[in-house]
Amino acid sequence: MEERIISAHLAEEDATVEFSLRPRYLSEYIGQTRVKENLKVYIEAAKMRGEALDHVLLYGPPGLGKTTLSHIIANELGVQIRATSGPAIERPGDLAAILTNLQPGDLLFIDEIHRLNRSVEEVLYPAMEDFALDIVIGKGPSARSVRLDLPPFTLVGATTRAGSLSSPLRDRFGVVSRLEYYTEDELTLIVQRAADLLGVAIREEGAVEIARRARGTPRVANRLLKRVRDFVQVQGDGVITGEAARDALDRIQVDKMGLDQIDHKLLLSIIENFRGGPVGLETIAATIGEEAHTVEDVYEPYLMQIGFLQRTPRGRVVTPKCYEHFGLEVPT
Ligand SMILES: Nc1ncnc2c1ncn2[C@@H]1O[C@H](COP(=O)(O)OP(=O)(O)OP(=O)(O)O)[C@@H](O)[C@H]1O
Ligand SMILES: [Mg+2]
Repeated sequence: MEERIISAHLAEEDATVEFSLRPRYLSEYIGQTRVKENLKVYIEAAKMRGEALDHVLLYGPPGLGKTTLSHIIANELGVQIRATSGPAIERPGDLAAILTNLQPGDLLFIDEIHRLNRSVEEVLYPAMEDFALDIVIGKGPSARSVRLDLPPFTLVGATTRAGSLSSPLRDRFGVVSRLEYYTEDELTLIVQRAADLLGVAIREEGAVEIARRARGTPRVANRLLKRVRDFVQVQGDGVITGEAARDALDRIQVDKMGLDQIDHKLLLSIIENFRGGPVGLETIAATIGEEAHTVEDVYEPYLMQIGFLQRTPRGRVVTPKCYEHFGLEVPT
């Protein structure tokens, strides 16, 4: 897939900067108010009782702050975090090794938890429920199962696809939190905070302009901020004003709604070739030269979120709002 500036997925160049921009405590974590307030209560209650926090499942689109939040939970609890991911744990033994190395109260973060394989998942069930590990010793008729006690710990799982989680796994999380796209005001604060940390001067209108085009996603906001910073440092006076932000974002072809050239191609092809739809997913994928599942997971969620595209039983349909965005007449 071509690297898109507005992609919510973590790109290699984001990694170091993201680390430095990552809020460390709940008080610095902007937005997601309900999730944050509930977590605050659960964390405090667990600390008062001197117990491990209940297992937490965080789900929602990429780049909204799941990894960030898991580190914050560990910081707030004052415990160590051990981070891994579904695909990284290949065999039950790998998970057993991680679990037996935990200290009491530790937080185990499993990113992309929907990608754990079955045999590994089965080790996780008794670990989550009873803090126990069932190990089979020997083979054949003499084989027997031995139960090992584990220290109490908190599992934090993150996934972009809660629907792909098996229900026995999902049911073992005491706290299930869905992260939402951020509002423009929240993203404005995120941009201002990031600019501050990066040492870039920014006017409020500059921050608003970036926030507006960031697709509700902090990762995108931070990336746009870095690109705009390049333009103002090389071609401007180093200050991100509203106008400077607008110019830079126009130059990198991210429009007022945060859409790039590929979004344009996708939407305009439905309008021009299919009179606005309905049109099948496979057909759309073919017109922009992408896999159907990529279109579904990467391109469509935001277009639906802003009400430009709808999924109907007969196919995808472009909305009047989308026609208006392109200054086109809505067909009758
Ligand atoms: N609430 C927030 N306040 C401020 N900055 C945030 C917030 N949430 C996320 N960020 C910023 O966005 C970046 C991306 O967040 P994070 O890596 O936690 O996303 P994610 O949901 O784990 O994404 P993925 O699904 O790709 O793993 C962070 O490094 C941080 O700089
Ligand atoms: Mg993450």
